[in-house]
Amino acid sequence: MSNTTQTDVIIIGAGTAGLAALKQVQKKTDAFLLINEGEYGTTCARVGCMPSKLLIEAANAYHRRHTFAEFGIQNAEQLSIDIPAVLRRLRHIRDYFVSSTLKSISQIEDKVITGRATLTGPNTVRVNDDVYTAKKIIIATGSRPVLPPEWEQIGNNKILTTNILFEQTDLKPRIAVIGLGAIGIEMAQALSRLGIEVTAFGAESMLAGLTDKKVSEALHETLAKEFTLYTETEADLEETENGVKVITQKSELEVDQVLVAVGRRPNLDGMGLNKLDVSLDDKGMPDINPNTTQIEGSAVFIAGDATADKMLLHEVADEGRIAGHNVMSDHVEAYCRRIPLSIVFSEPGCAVVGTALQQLDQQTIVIGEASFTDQGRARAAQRNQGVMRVYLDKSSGKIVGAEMACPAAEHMAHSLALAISQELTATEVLSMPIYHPVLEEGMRTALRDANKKIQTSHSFDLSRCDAFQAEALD
Ligand SMILES: Cc1cc2nc3c(=O)[nH]c(=O)nc-3n(C[C@H](O)[C@H](O)[C@H](O)COP(=O)(O)OP(=O)(O)OC[C@H]3O[C@@H](n4cnc5c(N)ncnc54)[C@H](O)[C@@H]3O)c2cc1C
Ligand SMILES: NC(=O)c1ccc[n+]([C@@H]2O[C@H](COP(=O)([O-])OP(=O)(O)OC[C@H]3O[C@@H](n4cnc5c(N)ncnc54)[C@H](O)[C@@H]3O)[C@@H](O)[C@H]2O)c1
Repeated sequence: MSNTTQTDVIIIGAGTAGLAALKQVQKKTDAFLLINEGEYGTTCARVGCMPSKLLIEAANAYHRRHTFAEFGIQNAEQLSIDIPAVLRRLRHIRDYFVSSTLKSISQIEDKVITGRATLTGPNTVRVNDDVYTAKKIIIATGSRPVLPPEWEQIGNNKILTTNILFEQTDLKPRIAVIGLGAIGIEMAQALSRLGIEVTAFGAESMLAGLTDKKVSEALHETLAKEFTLYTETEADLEETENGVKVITQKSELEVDQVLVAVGRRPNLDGMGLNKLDVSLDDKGMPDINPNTTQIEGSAVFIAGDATADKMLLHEVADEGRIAGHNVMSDHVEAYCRRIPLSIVFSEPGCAVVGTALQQLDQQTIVIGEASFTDQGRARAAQRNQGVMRVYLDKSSGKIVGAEMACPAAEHMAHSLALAISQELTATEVLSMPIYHPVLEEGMRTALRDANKKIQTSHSFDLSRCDAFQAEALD
């Protein structure tokens, strides 16, 4: 016989979104339950942001040896890499990160239920044989890597996703990466920099979620110097005796292992959304208000990757906070979301900030561009590659967006996000100090270039200084 327990709030999913919601709920009530299936510790810390960055840092450190001879540092060719040791360090630090996320769970053990939750009605949830009712429910069940069923049949550890990549004790010498979105680009470059022979395939023309062709092409050009990559090339897989055959329209290639990075799917299948009295689209998704996180017309809120929108840590955390706040409020409040910002941790780094080029009406903007191939500070560090493009609203001069594949993209994208959120014009940003020699001088070049295309007055102020046209000074 099943037990029925009543509470105020049920949170399904103990990832970043669920934990962010929990913090808000705990401020107001003790009458809550947190239900989680599978491992605790969050996707971010366990198999996502953190372990991927640990792999990238090790790979970049080893790759740096290619610059040594030019700096005058000798015997770089004698360096070697111990991949099992790289993976051991990764897991050691990863486990530390995971432990920090487990603290919030350990403090509320009596309110945590382990098991798969399914909605059985607008206010009821079933876990195993037990039924729980709540005034409000937050679904924060995250997402999982897409893995076509035919590929799932390929055994012997030949098919990897990021769910198991970081658990490997060693890696094989030839790896194909399928998918050139954020995960594909970050991992293909990292694996290649660890000395693995990487061949990467992407179905689309653009890389890393960029929408500006010129920026994507600049990234492609630099990555192609490190590993083989094919865009607009859909790949299929077939198991062979010793490995996996990657089949495209034009070629076949045998590799030892394949990392599949063809997207992530929200964990909503079997969730029972059809038990809510709301309409679902052809993908089974309800209408979720991004400013409230509420499924319109219900007592259910969805936060995090489960929304299938903006699968990025800071957005996921915001959605959790909004959901947590709203389930505890008398009135559901709509929150203004942050300026869009996404960063891919390749070298050169990529970022899309504000409105992506693809979403802008080209008639209403001007584009400023700066190449980093001859930027002074970048050159000093042997990091002189890539491009930044900034988009200004033609009539107001305000910065509306930027895309870049260039050194220090992760930092400059944050400066531009600040400028966009403050609705600054390029002129206003150019009136602020930029030190010398810094990589931001490249950003200044892009802003000056854009501004030149809209300024009509010739009166002088310091925001209008010209470039010296000399590498050492710009
Ligand atoms: C390799 C990789 C690298 C990434 N790098 C970055 C990065 O650098 N920067 C960035 O911003 N973002 C990055 N992300 C994205 C970021 O990690 C995710 O957006 C975020 O972790 C999602 O958090 P979440 O709370 O929505 O889901 P999760 O943390 O996955 O939590 C969902 C929880 O719900 C549980 N669950 C699922 N179904 C049920 C059910 N029916 N009942 C009960 N429990 C259930 C799951 O088991 C899980 O514990 C990366 C992701 C990956 C995979
Ligand atoms: N640095 C970061 O912020 C970061 C890092 C990793 C992941 N993430 C998050 O995780 C999400 C998922 O990342 P992702 O890279 O897996 O997904 P994605 O959807 O961004 O990219 C997957 C790519 O695979 C391609 N593809 C699909 N099938 C293919 C096939 N058969 N052959 C070749 N290409 C194929 C798709 O066209 C697509 O471009 C991202 O959108 C992002 O939100 C963020």
